Amino acid sequence: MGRALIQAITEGEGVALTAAIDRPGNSLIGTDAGEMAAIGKLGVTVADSLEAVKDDFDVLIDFTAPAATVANARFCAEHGKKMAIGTTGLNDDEKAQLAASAQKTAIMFAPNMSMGVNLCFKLLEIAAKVLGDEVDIEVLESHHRHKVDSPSGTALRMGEVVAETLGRDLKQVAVYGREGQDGPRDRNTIGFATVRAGDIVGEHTVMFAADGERVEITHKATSRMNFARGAVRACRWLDGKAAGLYDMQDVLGLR
Ligand SMILES: NC(=O)C1=CN([C@@H]2O[C@H](COP(=O)(O)OP(=O)(O)OC[C@H]3O[C@@H](n4cnc5c(N)ncnc54)[C@H](OP(=O)(O)O)[C@@H]3O)[C@@H](O)[C@H]2O)C=CC1
Ligand SMILES: O=C(O)C1=N[C@H](C(=O)O)C[C@H](O)C1
Repeated sequence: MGRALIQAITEGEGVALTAAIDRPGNSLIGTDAGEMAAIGKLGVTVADSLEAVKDDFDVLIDFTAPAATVANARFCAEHGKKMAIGTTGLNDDEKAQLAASAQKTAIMFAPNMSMGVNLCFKLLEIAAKVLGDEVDIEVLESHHRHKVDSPSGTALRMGEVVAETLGRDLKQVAVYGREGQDGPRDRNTIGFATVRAGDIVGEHTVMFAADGERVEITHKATSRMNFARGAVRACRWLDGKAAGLYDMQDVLGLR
């Protein structure tokens, strides 16, 4: 995502790439961020810490890993920087730490920054309201072989949207994969199925299946630039926002 973000920032209006970081020891430290993203020299050198660039930016876009994101959020809260976070796979404790940082600065945290997926979240609310408890609900997702967390953050949020709409607690009703003699399906459950293969950018389907018919809401990403453009849009939206924890539904006016 780092490369896609650098490209999207340079193409975006009202934003500029002023700093870039990776972890200490990474071979990219000291290289030019534009050359790293294969879009030509930008004059921004990849640094190895936020401390090294703390006077150079207003909003941090963070697509890294949970522990790094939590630490970065603490740094941004202490230094009055805003954040757009796309990292997935955070546990409850890590999410609580982000919420604590968001009491001091504006943080936009979303498992998927594409317009299409955020529209799907709204469509899922409608589908769940209409179809209610009369259907079996399953969430299917596929991603590339490099992805380290599963189910995807997007799949989990889709499950949360449906569960909340139906008054269920996802923690109680989620079933992650099925195997062996596990008996007939309990109508109340929300199932998750995960595929990791090749270079699939990201595909999500929520299935509402009744006897004789089913509704499927599907999103297929074919380029990572949609996520990156969403992050850039969030940066513009964050300008002037008060401290708080926001998501892409706020940015897109879908709340
Ligand atoms: N919200 C959204 O729309 C999207 C979210 N994502 C999520 O974004 C995250 C990143 O995805 P992706 O780009 O594919 O993953 P990558 O593993 O390709 O990139 C993550 C980058 O973060 C760096 N990193 C990890 N830890 C640190 C640290 N402590 N300090 C500085 N840099 C660090 C890694 O460095 P190193 O290589 O040295 O480990 C790597 O360069 C994932 O959680 C993914 O699910 C992805 C796409 C869209
Ligand atoms: O790791 C990825 O690639 C993606 N991760 C996000 C997720 O976990 O939902 C969003 C997108 O599907 C791509």
